[in-house]
Amino acid sequence: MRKLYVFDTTLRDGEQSLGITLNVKEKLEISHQLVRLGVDIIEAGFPASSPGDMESVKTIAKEVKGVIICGLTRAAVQDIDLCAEALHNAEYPRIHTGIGVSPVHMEKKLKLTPDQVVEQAVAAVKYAKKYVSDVEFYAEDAFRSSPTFLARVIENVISAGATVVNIPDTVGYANPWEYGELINYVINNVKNIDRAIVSVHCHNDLGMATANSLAGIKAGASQLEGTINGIGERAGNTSLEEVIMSIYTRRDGYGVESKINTREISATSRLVSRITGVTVPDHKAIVGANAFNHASGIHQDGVLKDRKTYEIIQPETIGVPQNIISLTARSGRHALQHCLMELGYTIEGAQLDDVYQRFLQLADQKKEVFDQDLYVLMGDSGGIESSIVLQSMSIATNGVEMATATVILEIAGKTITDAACGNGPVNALFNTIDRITGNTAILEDYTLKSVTRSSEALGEATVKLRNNDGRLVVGKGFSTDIIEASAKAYINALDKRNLHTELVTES
Ligand SMILES: CC(=O)SCCNC(=O)CCNC(=O)[C@H](O)C(C)(C)COP(=O)(O)OP(=O)(O)OC[C@H]1O[C@@H](n2cnc3c(N)ncnc32)[C@H](O)[C@@H]1OP(=O)(O)O
Ligand SMILES: CC(C)C(=O)C(=O)O
Repeated sequence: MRKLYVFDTTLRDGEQSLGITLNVKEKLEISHQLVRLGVDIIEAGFPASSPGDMESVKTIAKEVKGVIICGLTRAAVQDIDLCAEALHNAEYPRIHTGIGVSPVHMEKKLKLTPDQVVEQAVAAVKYAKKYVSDVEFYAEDAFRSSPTFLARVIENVISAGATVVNIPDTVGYANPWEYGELINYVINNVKNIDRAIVSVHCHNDLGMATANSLAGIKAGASQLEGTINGIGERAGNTSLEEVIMSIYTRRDGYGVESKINTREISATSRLVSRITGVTVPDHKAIVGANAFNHASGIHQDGVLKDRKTYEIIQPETIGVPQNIISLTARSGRHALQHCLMELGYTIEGAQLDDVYQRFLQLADQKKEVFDQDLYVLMGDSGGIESSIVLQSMSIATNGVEMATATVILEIAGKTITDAACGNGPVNALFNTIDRITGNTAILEDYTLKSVTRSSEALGEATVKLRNNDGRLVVGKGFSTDIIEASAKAYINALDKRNLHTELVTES
């Protein structure tokens, strides 16, 4: 197996993302985690860019050991001098210097001829070599350069002492097969290429950074550059975790191995997200919140029978404790039974069918049904048979002062409709129910709370009614609609009151 060196540029190219500026302490914290992750090279910053970045690179060079610490420069002596100064205390220092090699970069940006670019590239590498033995050269915008000119530049910088040659797709323009061909071309057409490590550095403008990096590695590149969570300028850089896990999952396909400890991937991703403030999208490959979450019945049933049906990576491999079965309106009985079993309920057959039907009613109103919802669902099913059924209700409000409720109840098989006003929706609702049921008990207390998380949480309403004989009955109702929960709680209290009356009458 060929060794694949992993070059992390979260702190340099990742930090070029709009909205991210990391201070010394933050960069240091990420660096220590990158060491735990097992990267080979940390590109700590661009020392010439600001005093703050100079300080960061200096501190990382001094405090982070056992890994190559790299700083970026232009092909310019002033940048290289500052970078060398910043890396002074590094155990393994690397200067990463380079220059644009595509026609548009040379003509429009640098205003240099191709010959001048070669000359400046060689001069920069030689100058950096005075400070450190490990010099990486980047041929900026290599993909849009002509392969023959690129080969000429690379050949010259290797002769000047470059130990690593970086072939970036700076603007994310390549297709995977083309990028693979370019790496193959460099490897087969540059004299003395075996004196240097060939590196891939891709951007995600067309969403192909991972594919392009993999194509470059397959074609023979031995260094992978990228960032955690794929952060970076514009659409970002190659997500290191995606390439690492592609190689891990399809080991036979690439013929390389890295020293990355995949179990640190999740922790690293979370740390970078927390510190940079850049949220990882839920559907992001490998590190997204949904990456190991099964949400539909057929998948859940498959995974419960054998994880391999729908899982190509075990979550433990990247440091996520376990996969997740999320209950939704698309879940089936197997998933519901499994989640209830995890909570200690063993149900099957008709009882499972019954709970499942009620579960679906709830799930249709919510994006996700949580454990707390299940407790409520199970608690509800053990309750008393209701003699009063809420068939429908509607509330009309007029400002904050006035509301009218129209309620349809079924009592002992008879449907009764009525309406009443109140000083708010709940008051109007309770007044209407009183009119229909002839209730005379006094409402002593009414509370409402959320019993599950998320914005569409289940509301729990509690109603306390004081009977004429002084007895107190407590009713509870649950619903994602708090007015409905209130009606259910009121009816539940009336039901209990009636039941008690019957018991008393019987005795
Ligand atoms: C593809 C990449 O990610 S490259 C890295 C991008 N990172 C950064 O830009 C880091 C942050 N940058 C900075 O702090 C500043 O831009 C600095 C300190 C580097 C330079 O600032 P300034 O001196 O004010 O120059 P400015 O950024 O406006 O322009 C860049 C200059 O460098 C030149 N230049 C650009 N790249 C290179 C290079 N690789 N080698 C030599 N010269 C270069 C440009 O042609 C331009 O030169 P000019 O002034 O003669 O026209
Ligand atoms: C500076 C180089 C390596 C770069 O970031 C790019 O070309 O994208």
